[in-house]
Amino acid sequence: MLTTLHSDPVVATLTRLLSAEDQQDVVRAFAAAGVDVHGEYPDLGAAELAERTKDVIMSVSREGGELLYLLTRAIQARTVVEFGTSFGISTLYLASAVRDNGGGRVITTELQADKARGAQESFAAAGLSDTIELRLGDARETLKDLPETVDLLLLDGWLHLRQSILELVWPRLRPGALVVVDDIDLHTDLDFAQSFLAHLKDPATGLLTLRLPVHQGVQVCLKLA
Ligand SMILES: C[S@@+](CC[C@H](N)C(=O)[O-])C[C@H]1O[C@@H](n2cnc3c(N)ncnc32)[C@H](O)[C@@H]1O
Repeated sequence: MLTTLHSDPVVATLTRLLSAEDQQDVVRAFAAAGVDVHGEYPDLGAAELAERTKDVIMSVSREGGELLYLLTRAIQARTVVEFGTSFGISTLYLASAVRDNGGGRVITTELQADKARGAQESFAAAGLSDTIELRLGDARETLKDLPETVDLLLLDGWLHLRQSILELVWPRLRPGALVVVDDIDLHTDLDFAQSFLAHLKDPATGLLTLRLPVHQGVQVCLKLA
C-alpha cells in the first residue's frame, strides 16, 4: 500500500531537504551564526537566536521522522500541533500521517520569516499545503488559539521554552494524546532541561513517559487522563 509518506512528491521533497542537511556541518553552521553549541546555552532571546540560525537545517532525524509518522498513524491523530517548524521536515512527516488518517490539520509555528517561507514552498512541493497551517511568530502567542482538541504535540523549538509551550497547549490535549519531545539528550546539565524532564516524569503531571534511543533522544509521553 502506498502511503502519502512514500508518494513521489513527499519523497522528493524530503530527499531534497534531508540531503541539504547531510551536506551541512551543523556545529560549524552554528559557530558561523555566533552560537557555540558546545558552550553555554545561548543567552539570547528566542527571536535573536532564530535570526542568527536562520540558515541552519536542524531537523528531526530520518528515524525520528518515521517515528512521528508511525505514532501519528497509530493514534489516528487528526489535529497535530508542532512547536518549531524550521524548514518543515518534521511537519512533512506529521502531515503525511494526518492525510493518511483521513485528513485533518497540522498547526506548526515558526519565528523566523525566511524559514517559514521556505517551509511553505516545501509544503506546496509535497502537495501537503492543505493539511498544514503555518503560523508565523512566537509560539507563546501563535499557539494561544487552538482547536478544542489536540491529538499530538511535537516540541522541537528552543529547549528553554518547551515547558511553557507544553503548559500552554496542555488544556487542549485529549486523554490519550501524545507529546513528543525531540533532542531530549541535549543540554541535560542545565537547570531548565532537568526541571522539564522532571516535570514530564512527575506522576502529578499526568503523563506516562519513555525515552527512545532515536538520534539525540526522543521522549514520548502519553497523556493519561
Ligand atoms: C530544531 S528546529 C525545528 C526543526 C523542525 N521541527 C524539523 O524537524 O524540521 C527549532 C525551530 O524552532 C524555531 N523556534 C524557536 N523558538 C520559537 C518560538 N518561540 N516560536 C516559534 N518558533 C520558534 C526556531 O526558529 C527553529 O527554526
